[in-house]
Amino acid sequence: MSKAGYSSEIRSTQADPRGIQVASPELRDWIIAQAESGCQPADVLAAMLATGWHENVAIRAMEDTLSAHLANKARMAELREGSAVPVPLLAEHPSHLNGGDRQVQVLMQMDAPRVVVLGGFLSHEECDELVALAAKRLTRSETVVNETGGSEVNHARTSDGMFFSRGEFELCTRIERRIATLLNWPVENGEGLQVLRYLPGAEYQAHHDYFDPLQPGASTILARGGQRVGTLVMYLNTPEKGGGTTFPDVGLEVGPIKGNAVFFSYDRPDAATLTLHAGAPVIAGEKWVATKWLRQGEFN
Ligand SMILES: O=C(O)CCC(=O)C(=O)O
Ligand SMILES: [Fe+2]
Repeated sequence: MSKAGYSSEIRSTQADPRGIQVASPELRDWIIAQAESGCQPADVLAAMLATGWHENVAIRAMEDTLSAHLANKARMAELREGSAVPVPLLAEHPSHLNGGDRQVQVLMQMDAPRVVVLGGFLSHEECDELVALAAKRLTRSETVVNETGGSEVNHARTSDGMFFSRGEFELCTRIERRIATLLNWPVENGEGLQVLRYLPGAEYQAHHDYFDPLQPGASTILARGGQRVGTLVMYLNTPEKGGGTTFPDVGLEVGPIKGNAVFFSYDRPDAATLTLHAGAPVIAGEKWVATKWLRQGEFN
């Protein structure tokens, strides 16, 4: 496309009180329009300089405007098309799924949200071993007490947790392979296993597992492996009362039974996936889970 045309909009600079040039919304719209019509960045820059922009301000305005625009476009495309997600092979309604080294029961499935409840995903020995390995490394989540400025444990707000790195122990490798086989998703696209312990009263309030692309830190998080597109929560023990995984959008509660797991996927970072979920408060006993989050791309 031709050189960026002269436009009166791009003169409409707003000066802040210190007299520094500031990009106006009209200028940002103009920069986007030029980029969309195929103009080369150098031509856009030249047109801005010709209307009195300082070079460093013009470059900054272009960079900021175009990166925000591209992020927004990517988000819109993702919302429109949806991403590929991990998929257990359930078309023929099998009673069991192949986890490679273990056959896993299919206890329940639903389409919207996409949820599959799996029986016997882990053996009881594997659950106990994971708990023992994780217990040494739990860190207590603390919250600030506003009155004192100090911090204290707040069971109503969160659990204690830790992360294994991928392949850290043979047990991790075995479980990661099983997940990859059963969900048809590469091991490399998985985060390390996270283990959480909930004491009586502890809960994980309703949340989505995908990252909000509009949050300031999103681009840094997404640069490593892209979005989360699936979650597997494995129950490492059976609390006496409470501690189910709930999906408030659809009134579903999955009972936390040792060795079982709940899988759910979300093809876009949007509440329309109905994957809002929570770890309900533990009423009696403790609750231990291992969570595996699956990313779009390689998580390294
Ligand atoms: O503890 C649960 O049941 C849910 C855990 C969870 O939502 C998570 O780890 O992201
Ligand atoms: Fe979650």
